[in-house]
Amino acid sequence: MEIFREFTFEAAHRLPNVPEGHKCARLHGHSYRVAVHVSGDVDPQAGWVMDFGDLKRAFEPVRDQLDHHYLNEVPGLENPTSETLARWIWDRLADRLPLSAVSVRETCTSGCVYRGD
Ligand SMILES: Nc1nc2c(c(=O)[nH]1)N=C([C@H](O)[C@H](O)COP(=O)(O)OP(=O)(O)OP(=O)(O)O)CN2
Ligand SMILES: [Zn+2]
Repeated sequence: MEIFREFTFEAAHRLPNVPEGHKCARLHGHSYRVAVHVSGDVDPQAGWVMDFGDLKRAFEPVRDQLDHHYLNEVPGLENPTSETLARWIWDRLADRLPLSAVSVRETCTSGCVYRGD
């Protein structure tokens, strides 16, 4: 079974490696939406894979490093695409949670899903 929890944070970024004239080279911001998915067996006594509260507690220190930050200044996010960010989040949660996917949405219509491969 797979469960997930969604989180939001606000942050600014610019993309340094886009072609000349690309709008995303300019400083701008997003209301990011992140979904952290974990998978495992449903504990027969608890009736759940994991307490959603444990997911929240695991993500909080990661969120603190992102919310209201200029992502380009965060070590490892010098080129803060959704793809880079999804992998960055995965790397900070993988030793604490049985992750199956991390998704990052920059806008209502654009985002990426990383499954650790
Ligand atoms: N594969 C990726 N492509 C783009 C990324 C990314 O992280 N991965 N990021 C951006 C920019 O951050 C941009 O702010 C978001 O792009 P886009 O969805 O094009 O933004 P808009 O909401 O402005 O879309 P419009 O349909 O053009 O209004 C760009 N690409
Ligand atoms: Zn952007």
